Amino acid sequence: MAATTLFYSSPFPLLQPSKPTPSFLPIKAAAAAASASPDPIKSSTSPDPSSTPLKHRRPADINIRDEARRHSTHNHQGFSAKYVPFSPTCSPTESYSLDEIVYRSRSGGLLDVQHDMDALKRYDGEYWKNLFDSRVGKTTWPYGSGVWSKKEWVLPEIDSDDIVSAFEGNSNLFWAERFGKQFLGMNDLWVKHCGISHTGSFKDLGMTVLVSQVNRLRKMNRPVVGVGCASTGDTSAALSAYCASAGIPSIVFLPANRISLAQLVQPIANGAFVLSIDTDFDGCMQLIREVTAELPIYLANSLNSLRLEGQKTAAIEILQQFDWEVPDWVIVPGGNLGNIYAFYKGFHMCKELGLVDRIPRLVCAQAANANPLYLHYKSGWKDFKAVKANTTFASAIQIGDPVSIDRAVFALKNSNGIVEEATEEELMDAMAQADSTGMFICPHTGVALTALFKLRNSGVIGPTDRTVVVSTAHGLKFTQSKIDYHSNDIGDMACRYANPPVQVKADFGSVMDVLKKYLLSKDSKI
Ligand SMILES: Cc1ncc(COP(=O)(O)O)c(C=O)c1O
Ligand SMILES: N[C@@H](CCOP(=O)(O)O)C(=O)O
Repeated sequence: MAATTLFYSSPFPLLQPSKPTPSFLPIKAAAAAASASPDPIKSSTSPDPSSTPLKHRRPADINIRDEARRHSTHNHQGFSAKYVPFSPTCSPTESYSLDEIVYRSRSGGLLDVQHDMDALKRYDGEYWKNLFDSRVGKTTWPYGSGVWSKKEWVLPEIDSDDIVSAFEGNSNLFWAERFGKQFLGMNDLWVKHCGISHTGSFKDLGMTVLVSQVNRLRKMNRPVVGVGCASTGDTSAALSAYCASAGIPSIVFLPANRISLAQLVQPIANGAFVLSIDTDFDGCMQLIREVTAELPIYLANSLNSLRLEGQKTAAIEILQQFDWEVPDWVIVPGGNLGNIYAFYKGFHMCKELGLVDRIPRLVCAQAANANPLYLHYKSGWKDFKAVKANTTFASAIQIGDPVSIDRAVFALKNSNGIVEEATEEELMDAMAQADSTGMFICPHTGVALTALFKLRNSGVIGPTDRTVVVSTAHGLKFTQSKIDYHSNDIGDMACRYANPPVQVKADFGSVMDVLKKYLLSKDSKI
């Protein structure tokens, strides 16, 4: 036991007592201290094999949360964040602690989480890159999560002990080699698979933050009996999973018969209180807003700006995965419109804090059947009107009155952004084409790929432009749409890329006949 303790190396190099925490020192003294002592990040990433003691497993009676607790100094290194009104123009004077239960500003507008940027700027871009890079792929609590590996930029003041995490994030940035070359003449096309995640969508990134904060509030005896959301499927799945993991009641409002079975079963299985309501998503959203104003139920939709703090880490992760090189374009499917702003915020923070020198151009892609942002963009941003969203295979973005419209417009205007739309046939064809090259994407990603097709065809996106398409959910949540398409069972749709199974009699001759025909169509040498 003594030997284990002796050689047991801490996963928290930045909290080693031998090096004073720089935030306790004036900036110059901190810089001097940093240069006088060995760089904790460098020494942890490039160890000298002759001088590094052998690592031993942590003692068996200690888990990763205990370990974090043992090393916790309850010190936020001077970093902090608060709610301020989301106001693109003026510098806000109104603000709220993140420990308050508040979703709207005094004037009824959106809120934003504002970080103390001066405190974060005490460290340069290299420091942050090294810190974030040093945490990737580990099981250290909570930094093994792609969200909490950026904790200082997300919720700096939360105790690691209060965090509810499934080690979300760190999702695959997939090089779409064949799809790019075959269908678009592109060689630098990437798909950020945010849907390959704990509950199968990007919502996990935001929900770990929101539920962690709720966990903290409940420990502080704040009046939060449960957490609730309106959902087209993915938010409710993430909410119920994270709440179940922390033992917090969750309540979800779902539009009846408008979400996939795979999505519906998630909150049911995770023990949420599920209300199936005879209205659309916008109707559910209205109801949950009214209910959370009356009952001690904490609102988990992206109207709550905490969610976006987690979601923005996907943008930081993209830069990190490109070794801090900036792509030219990032295309995001949009519905309630929180995510497009989250991406903007992540990229913008990286620029402001000196990790990169520019941000990519953003494209928001909507289904033509639920396109209020697209119409607003086409009007020259003049006149926003909510629409009645029609049925779409991209059911998770069937939203006509997006709560984050102001955030989305801000993000697009400030990134020289573009809005595109996809018809049902376009999005289903794009999904089938992507699947035919080895992906298995959701219809919302089909919407984003349609936007890419359109912008490539018009020459706006060039063949060598480094482009990232954000895939927001796992294709396995939307298998019915694929079954309908490949069965050629969608009225008025040609289903040009359908690949239905061939019915064949159970005898050798029949099987040989169809196989020969198939092989001949593939290879003229047979
Ligand atoms: C799979 C999927 N893609 C895209 C979106 C759109 O994200 P946002 O509402 O943040 O625009 C959602 C939810 O709205 C979703 O569930
Ligand atoms: N697609 C969403 C719709 C609600 O979006 P949110 O980000 O505001 O929670 C869902 O899956 O419910």
